[in-house]
Amino acid sequence: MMIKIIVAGPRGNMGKEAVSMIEREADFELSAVVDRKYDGIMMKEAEGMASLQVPVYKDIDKCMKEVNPDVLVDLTNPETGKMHLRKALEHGVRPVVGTTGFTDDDIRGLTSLAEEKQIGAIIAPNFAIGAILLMKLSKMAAKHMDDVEIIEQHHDKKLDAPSGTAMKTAQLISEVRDEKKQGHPQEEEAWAHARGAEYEGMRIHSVRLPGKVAHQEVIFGGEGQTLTLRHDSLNRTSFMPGVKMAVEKVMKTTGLVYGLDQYID
Ligand SMILES: NC(=O)c1ccc[n+]([C@@H]2O[C@H](COP(=O)([O-])OP(=O)(O)OC[C@H]3O[C@@H](n4cnc5c(N)ncnc54)[C@H](O)[C@@H]3O)[C@@H](O)[C@H]2O)c1
Ligand SMILES: O=C(O)C1=N[C@H](C(=O)O)CCC1
Repeated sequence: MMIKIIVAGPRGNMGKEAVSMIEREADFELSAVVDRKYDGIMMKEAEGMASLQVPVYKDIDKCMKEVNPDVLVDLTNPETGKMHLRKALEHGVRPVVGTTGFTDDDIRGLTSLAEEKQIGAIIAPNFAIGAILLMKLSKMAAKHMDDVEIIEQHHDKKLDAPSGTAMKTAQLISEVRDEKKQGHPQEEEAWAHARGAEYEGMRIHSVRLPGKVAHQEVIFGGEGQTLTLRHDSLNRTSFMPGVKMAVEKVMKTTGLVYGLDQYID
């Protein structure tokens, strides 16, 4: 069956890659794109978009009404991604959201909405298979080594911190680790935030530098030993097999799935 897809954010780093991937897949059809600037023209007439005879919409409601897609792939920014996800569920369109910056409360609210609408939805903080493995391996390691710090590194255009991947990693670890304050019980920060963000006692450090793409280290410490797990995305094509998998999975899912870890053994 042909899956009709719309992409929000087609001029972005990720959106461009997603458009190319969808064009290459025989079972995927790019039905339209949603962009905040160009409206009512074809992609090939818009600057910074692929040369395709595919309509551009500014208004996502109008787009979903007129095009009636199966799936929305959202690769925008935190505020827009949350709004698009809600709107997709309202229209009966299955969202695959790679956009990051979702809080625990956001996820809870959207889980209820997807349940109420009885429709599939996926929020994937990281589409790269290696990063998904890193998250799963971190959960496994945390069963045996419960002192852990996460260092995530991204390009300096990133809006959200900590990264969605770091948040999901900490949440997966917390499923097998009791809350525990780490470091010296009397430690003090002479400079604010020196010890990073805190989630159930784990510490999370966010680096933002030009030249970076997406990188994460999870460091475990034990008596006389450390274990470091690391993943690097060196370009945005690294995310595309995961986007493809998410589109296929969301078609067979009911309710919201947060993270692609549950699809990988
Ligand atoms: N899940 C993953 O594996 C993964 C990988 C990379 C990036 N991301 C996330 O994906 C998102 C996009 O990343 P990027 O590097 O492509 O960013 P980007 O800034 O290059 O692209 C974002 C695009 O969204 C567009 N946009 C903003 N508001 C819009 C609106 N209302 N309607 C339509 N388009 C709108 C912008 O014009 C821009 O072209 C970020 O949240 C990032 O954290 C996730
Ligand atoms: O480029 C980004 O922004 C990325 N964000 C994701 C995150 O927040 O975890 C992961 C991949 C790249």
